[in-house]
Amino acid sequence: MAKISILGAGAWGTAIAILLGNNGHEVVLWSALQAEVEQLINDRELKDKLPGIKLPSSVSVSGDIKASCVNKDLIVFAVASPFVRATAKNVSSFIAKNQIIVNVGKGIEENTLETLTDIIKDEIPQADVAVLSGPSHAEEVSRGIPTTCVVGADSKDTAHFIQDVFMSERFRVYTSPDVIGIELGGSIKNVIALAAGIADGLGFGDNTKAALMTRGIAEISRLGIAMGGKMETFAGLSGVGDLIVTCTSKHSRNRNAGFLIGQGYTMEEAMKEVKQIVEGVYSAKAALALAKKYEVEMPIVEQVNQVLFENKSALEAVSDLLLRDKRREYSELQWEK
Ligand SMILES: NC(=O)C1=CN([C@@H]2O[C@H](COP(=O)(O)OP(=O)(O)OC[C@H]3O[C@@H](n4cnc5c(N)ncnc54)[C@H](O)[C@@H]3O)[C@@H](O)[C@H]2O)C=CC1
Ligand SMILES: O=C(CO)COP(=O)(O)O
Repeated sequence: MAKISILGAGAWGTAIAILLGNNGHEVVLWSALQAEVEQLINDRELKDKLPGIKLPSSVSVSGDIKASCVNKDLIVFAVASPFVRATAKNVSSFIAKNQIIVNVGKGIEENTLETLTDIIKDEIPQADVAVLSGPSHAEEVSRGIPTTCVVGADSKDTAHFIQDVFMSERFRVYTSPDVIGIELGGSIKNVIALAAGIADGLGFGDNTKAALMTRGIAEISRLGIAMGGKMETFAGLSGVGDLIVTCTSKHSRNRNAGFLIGQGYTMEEAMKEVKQIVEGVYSAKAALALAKKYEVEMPIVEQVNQVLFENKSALEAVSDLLLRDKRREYSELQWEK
């Protein structure tokens, strides 16, 4: 049994609290949002996001950041990406040397182009920071639907510790040393999922979705490898696995926001309608900036940026993608003659 604190009580933090509480751990679920704390204390349920699913008795809820962070075996960062740096700054002085922290959020900071583990390492340099990611919608994990994820850590011992804490008969965890690959796969698939949703909203079909997913993972792996990630990671759970679930699931916030944009909503209207964090909107500019920095082509990411931030029509973006300069499927594959 481990003592665990979860920072962030949105859909994902709450689903993880339920998973870890049911695994027999002593869990504190913390939120910066008073309304979230009150709802979870009063109802033992996140009524709007995970209706009908109660917190197990092993989970307590708190708004006290210091008490939530001291004397813990593991701290889980489950806040949405725009709040990770501020939250890490807030907790830094309460974090012990070598404290294990695992980030479960997905995003890239726009002004620094840092991943969420990098941000936490910046702000809490004394901690041992890892990432857990993969195809894992909160709505399903909270109901015990079989799910698989991968934990990336700098040390094997840390990866194995987190694996043991999360593993259950309904939640299988793999380990990997490829932290950067896992972070990038989890973050940039959200931008591709916006594109997949836009295609659905425009009334396109399965061919279009398959094209976006396949060429999307080509873009993600091109950038990821240039940044030091490994091809195997992009073919794995936090690459193609998470891309599949996010581009196809009715639960996906990114796909659903994209769908509304394809139907004619503006980005702001779509985000308002979805009500929960649409991480792809926050990662889109960063992904494009990284593509420029590492000199790799990311045409889908580029078109998503133009639709989101430059008022380009979604239909025009589709034409521009299809009519780009003609290419080989993989530039590495050449004819012998
Ligand atoms: N919902 C899901 O199925 C999954 C979500 N994720 C990732 O987990 C992260 C959180 O997502 P969700 O829980 O779905 O989002 P959400 O929209 O349900 O909740 C976001 C949470 O961020 C925290 N927050 C909001 N404002 C804050 C502030 N000013 N200061 C500190 N914390 C604040 C709150 O606890 C809030 O509930 C995102 O990066 C998302 O991509 C990853 C896997 C699955
Ligand atoms: O990352 C996720 C599932 O693995 C959640 O994706 P959405 O934020 O699009 O719902």
